[in-house]
Amino acid sequence: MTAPAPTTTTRPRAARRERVPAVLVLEDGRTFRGQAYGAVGETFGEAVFNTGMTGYQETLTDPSYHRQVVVMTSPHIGNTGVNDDDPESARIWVAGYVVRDPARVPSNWRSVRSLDEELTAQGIVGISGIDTRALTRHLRERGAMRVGIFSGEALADEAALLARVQQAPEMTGADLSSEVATTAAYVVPAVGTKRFTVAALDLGIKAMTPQRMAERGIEVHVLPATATLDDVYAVNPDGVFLSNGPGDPATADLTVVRGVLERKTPLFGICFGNQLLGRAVGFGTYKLKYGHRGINQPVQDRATGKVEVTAHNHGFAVDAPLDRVSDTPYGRVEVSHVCLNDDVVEGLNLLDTPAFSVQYHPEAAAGPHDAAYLFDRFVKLMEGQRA
Ligand SMILES: NC(=O)CC[C@H](N)C(=O)O
Repeated sequence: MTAPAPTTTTRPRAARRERVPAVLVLEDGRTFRGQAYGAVGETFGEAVFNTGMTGYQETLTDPSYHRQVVVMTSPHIGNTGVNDDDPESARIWVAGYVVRDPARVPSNWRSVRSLDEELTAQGIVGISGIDTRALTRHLRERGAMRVGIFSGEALADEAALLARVQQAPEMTGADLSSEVATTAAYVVPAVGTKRFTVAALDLGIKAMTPQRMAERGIEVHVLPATATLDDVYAVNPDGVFLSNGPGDPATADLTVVRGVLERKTPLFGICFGNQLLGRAVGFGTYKLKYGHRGINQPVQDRATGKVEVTAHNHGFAVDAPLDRVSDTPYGRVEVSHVCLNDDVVEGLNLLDTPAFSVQYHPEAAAGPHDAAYLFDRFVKLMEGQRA
């Protein structure tokens, strides 16, 4: 993994509970004044909101949030402190954190420190005490946009701060997977008897994903984002997995995905992986106005008609027709899942090639477990291929 994003700089904080003024400046000029939460300093990123009432540790450590400043719509965050079991990666990836009313005293049997301490220790600049409902409504109406959080001194000149926010990098066109992915391959062993080998491309993978596969007898070889088709086939895989990850899917190289489809090796993708599969077969991707981030998003499986409540974190989506099966260079492709809030494509199924993907998070970290069957579907696809 690489060093923290260069878009953040921090200063030491004198006393832990000292009230340090902070200001959040959106790129369209709207500002919110509050207090520093976590590290004191300044940070820039894309302002997005997450509606989960629980699972803040999983959110903070999800590499897909790299370069994003996350606004929590739930007003009380930090109540259960921080433990060493729930992180989805080795560090916090959000570029900044926005909370209405953080817990002053955490209480949970697993808690080893407070969230404020953890954010400070990891150099994550945050702000608290602002009207997160007004901020969320603003983002919902105007769309996700660049933002800066500044704390400490020299906050009076808002015009100067705004100019700096407007110079920060945009999310559209950002190629970020290699900034968060492992640089060395590693293996997550199967739990119990090993049944399959999977090559998983780490584009920003969450720890729970290989775990969910390992629980099903899969030995997972996690490979760097830069892995070639030869690297993938060097592990002699029964299946290939494309992970979640940060950034704009339009920047990704599709050579490996297309090579796997051509060889008809079973393929499963999650989130960024869904977007790559979509682009590999010829669909476009586009930026959503404000994205889906939370753990209670209703998705319909169009094959069964069943509705699942699911975990989401995506700002881009695949542009594929809902009303018909598409003919592509890899055969017929259908939209398998759709979000019931806004009809956004939430899954793809290839009818002539053993490949499928979903835009949401069946690993459910954090989140409801309704979509766990998708890992079983991947196992079935690999079983079918052997038969
Ligand atoms: N969690 C993910 O994989 C996110 C994918 C992509 N970066 C998006 O925002 O849509």
